Parts: sequence; C-alpha cells; structure tokens
Amino acid sequence: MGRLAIENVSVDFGGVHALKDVSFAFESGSIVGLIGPNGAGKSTLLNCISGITRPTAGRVRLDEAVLSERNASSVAGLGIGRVFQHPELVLDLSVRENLMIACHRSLGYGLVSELLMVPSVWRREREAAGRVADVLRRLGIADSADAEVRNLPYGHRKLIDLGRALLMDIGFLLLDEPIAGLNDPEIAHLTELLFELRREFGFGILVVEHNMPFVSRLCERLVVLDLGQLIADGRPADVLGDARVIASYLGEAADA
Ligand SMILES: Nc1ncnc2c1ncn2[C@@H]1O[C@H](COP(=O)(O)OP(=O)(O)OP(=O)(O)O)[C@@H](O)[C@H]1O
Repeated sequence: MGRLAIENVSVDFGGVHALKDVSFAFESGSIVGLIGPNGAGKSTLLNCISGITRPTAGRVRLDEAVLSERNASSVAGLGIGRVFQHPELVLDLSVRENLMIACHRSLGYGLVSELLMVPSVWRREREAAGRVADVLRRLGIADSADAEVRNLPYGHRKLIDLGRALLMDIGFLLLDEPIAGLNDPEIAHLTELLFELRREFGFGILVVEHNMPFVSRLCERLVVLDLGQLIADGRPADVLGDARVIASYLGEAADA
C-alpha cells in the first residue's frame, strides 16, 4: 500500500501560472481521473509527480519520500510508472525486444558483469525473459511478440508502452490520454485490462483523459482542474453534475 500526495503544488512558467496551490491525495489501489479543459494544467501536474517539472511551491510525496526533490529516473525507481500519450518505441525491434530493453533498464546490472556474462547475469536474463513473456500474455499480445513494432497498429503500440511500465514493479501508474487514437473495441479491452491489472497488482492509477464515458466507467473519483486550480474532487456522478465543472469544461467538451 502507498499514498501519493500532491501538497499545495504551484508551477509558474514565467508569467503563466500553470498550477495554483493544488492539493489532493490518493492511495494505491484506487483509480482517479484528472480532467479539465485544454491548458488547465493536467500534464504539468503529471510532470510534477514524475520528477520532470519541479514545483515552484509545494511538494509531491509518496508516503514519506518527497518526489518533487528527485529527478525523473529516481521517481521511476520508487515505482511511479508513466505511460505517455504517444508511445516512444524502437520501431525496428520486435515487441519482445522493446520489452526486454525496459526490463534491462529496471535490472540495471553493471557493464563488467554484463561483459563477462557471469552466471548471475544469465540467471537474470532468464528471469527477464520470463517476466516479459508474462506481461505479453497479460496484455493479450503474446501472438505478436516477434512482430516488428513498425508493422503493428497504434492500439497495439500503446499496449506495449503499458507493458514497459508494468515491468517496473510500480505502485502508481500515470496515464496520459490513454485512449486517444483507439477504436471502441480497443477502448473496451483497455478498460477491462486496467481493472484486471489493478485487481492483481494493487497499484493506484491517475489518468488524464477527455473522454467522459471512459473516465466515468474507469474511475471511482474525479479531480477537476481549471486554469491551474482544483475546482472539484469527488465521485464521477457528483463531479460531472457540478455546475462549475459544466460551465468550465463539459460545455466545451460537449461542443468539441
Ligand atoms: N514548458 C512550458 N513553458 C511555458 N508554459 C507552459 C509549459 N508547459 C505548459 N505551459 C502552459 O501551462 C499551462 C498548462 O498547460 P498543460 O499542458 O499542463 O495543460 P493541460 O491541461 O495538460 O492541457 P491539454 O489538455 O491541452 O493537454 C498552459 O497555459 C500551457 O501553455
């Protein structure tokens, strides 16, 4: 179990106040949607949690660890996984090879032992191959394991990116517009997959997404940002019926 807390976080980019005194917290095992109009500060908040952007004021904590004092790789090492809107994969390599690269990053053994290929490296390689096979099976893409990524549709690539995060032993997963570019069956598959993975691994999910039917089905709680400020936080039915949320965001989303 763990608790991720955003505590009075503000971010200024020159004269732009991207986040203003934002606070909320959630536990591992819960699924929270972060919604709001374009420019509301959602990506900036994900960047603060991931160690990409340092808050101008306030802090982000994972239990007692202050994430906002760490860099991105240190935050990832504490079990905060991030899946970006556009997956950055090695297109010339197979699905399995892309996942093996992610696994090597998380194993991180030294150059000398790798060059000597000592028995412990062989053992860890076998373990890595086993973990990758397991992730491929869970994601339902084992049949494409040896296919080159460049020949796979976008929906598949997003699953591979999710697989890379799963290989990192995460306590929290940050998803940035996970269904952008997916068709309806792919969205339904991803929704069920996220429920299943959460049940099995118990991690918390913070998801930024504009598609309201998707977030209402997936999330038990919604946090709404508008112009950098938190304007609502609660159950989806309550938040989506909130007059301020409708005025600032849902009117716009409905018109889009
Ligand atoms: N690196 C940066 N430099 C300057 N301003 C930035 C930077 N990143 C974000 N901003 C500004 O901060 C504000 C919040 O942007 P952010 O991308 O976090 O919003 P968002 O809610 O994720 O929007 P969208 O839904 O369009 O992705 C915007 O006004 C944006 O122009």
